[in-house]
Amino acid sequence: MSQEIVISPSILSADFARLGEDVTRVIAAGADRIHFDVMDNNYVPNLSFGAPICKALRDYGISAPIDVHLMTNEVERLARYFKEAGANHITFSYEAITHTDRTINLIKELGLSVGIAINPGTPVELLYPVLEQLDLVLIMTVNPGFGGQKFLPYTLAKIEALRQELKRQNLLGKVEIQVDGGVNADTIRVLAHAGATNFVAGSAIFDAEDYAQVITNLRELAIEHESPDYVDLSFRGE
Ligand SMILES: O=C(CO)[C@@H](O)[C@H](O)COP(=O)(O)O
Repeated sequence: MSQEIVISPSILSADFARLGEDVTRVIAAGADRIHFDVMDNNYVPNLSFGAPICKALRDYGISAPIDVHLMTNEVERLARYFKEAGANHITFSYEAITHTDRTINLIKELGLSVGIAINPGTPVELLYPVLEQLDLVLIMTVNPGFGGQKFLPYTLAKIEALRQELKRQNLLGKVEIQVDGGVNADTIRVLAHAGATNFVAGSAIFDAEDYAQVITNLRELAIEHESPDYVDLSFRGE
């Protein structure tokens, strides 16, 4: 295994009444990053939370990397608020913005790493011109807006195509492939085999009694089924 596997619990499924405790527990259980699903009831038909929750978790003492997916319009303003609140990374939804290149640069100028998410029905080829500028591509494996949905298998072809294109552009291992939606012990095998290395999971982790057992199992399955393309990245000469 040469590509790091990243498990990113989505706090959308956490216990909001005890968020600090719940996030502390999930980090102690082995989570690599904390994933924020930010929904504005405009771009997606649901409302979740904003930057004050990020600041509250930092004030509570959470130091793990915070990875924010803005399922929102007004990306530029919200990216600034999340930077001030202590976030490390912003992913914006391709379909929510007009000027892809400008938005990427704005987030980078804030000193944050940057990703773009695409919905299940959006062709991944649209991202090929800007892959080199990105730290991460998020392939949504459900329609955004709600936790607990069923994984859409047709998204696998997009993950595979992206992995191959990253390899072609000599970016494999530099741009992470993240997946979100219906990730669990049944689906992670095919997702890893297709090329995903960063797994967002909400209900599979937070609905379980034993977070450590779920996270360890997900990580082991992802390593076991990792795409052979990652096994030796020495072709890059690094
Ligand atoms: O982001 C979304 C939907 O927009 C969710 O997919 C959650 O991030 C993960 O939920 P589970 O499917 O893992 O419960």
